[in-house]
Amino acid sequence: TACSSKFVLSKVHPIWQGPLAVPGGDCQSPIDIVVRKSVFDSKLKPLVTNYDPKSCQQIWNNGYSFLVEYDDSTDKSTLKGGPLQETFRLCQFHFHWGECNSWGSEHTVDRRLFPAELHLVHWNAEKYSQFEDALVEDNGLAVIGVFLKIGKRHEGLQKLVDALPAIRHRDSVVEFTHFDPACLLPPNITEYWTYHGSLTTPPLTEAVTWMVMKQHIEVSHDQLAVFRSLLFTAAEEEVQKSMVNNFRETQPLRGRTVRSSFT
Ligand SMILES: Cc1ccn(O)c(=O)c1
Ligand SMILES: [Zn+2]
Repeated sequence: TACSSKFVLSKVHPIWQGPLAVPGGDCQSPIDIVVRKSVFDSKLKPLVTNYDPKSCQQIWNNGYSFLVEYDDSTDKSTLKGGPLQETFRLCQFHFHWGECNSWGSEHTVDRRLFPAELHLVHWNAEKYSQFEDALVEDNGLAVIGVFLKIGKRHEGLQKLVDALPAIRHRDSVVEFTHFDPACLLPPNITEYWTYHGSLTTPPLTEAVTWMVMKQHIEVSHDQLAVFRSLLFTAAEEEVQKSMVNNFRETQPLRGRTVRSSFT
């Protein structure tokens, strides 16, 4: 089956058309986190999230993943601490996943793949006035990555899973409110790896401080199957394509150091 060999996202997907490589990009994401080469940094503080469920606005299919979007016009849902010097605002979270449970994550840990990976995307509201400006600047974005494993049903995720059939096709959007993204974080967010990297989708800009959680969360097989029922394609398109394998391959480390908040 296709599951036996690693499936590389075919570069025919629309978002990968156009200038792909960032000219001279040597801080690209995702990466393989080689645990024994990460460097403990005792100065890394605990991450402090302060998310307001009332700032949750909508969920939509952008043709590559589904995004849960938050009102980031004020400091309602914020992230600070860890390696960050400023306060960052949550603007959206989304996932990357495979066509089967053998792969799907973007980051890997000692080459280990997970079935899916959650990304909580924040932007530096102290330095920039909007996400689009932060997108192209150093220290503009902070993304928390959380690995998903197949196990028991994730009760907090179910509200999101139930909304997915309504956004099956590209560009569909539905109202989605009162969702606390903190429920998707693992119990322990004091143990993470952090490094300087990029967006994993075009424009692939190297604006991201990544914080990848060591502890994963569990979701059920059936919950992840609903992710796979989404489509990359719009309603009017002839050939429907399942939204699966929406991850980027790991990129060269190029001499970067991955720091850990734990020994
Ligand atoms: C801003 C942005 C865009 C795409 N992805 O995958 C991310 O993780 C973050
Ligand atoms: Zn992502």
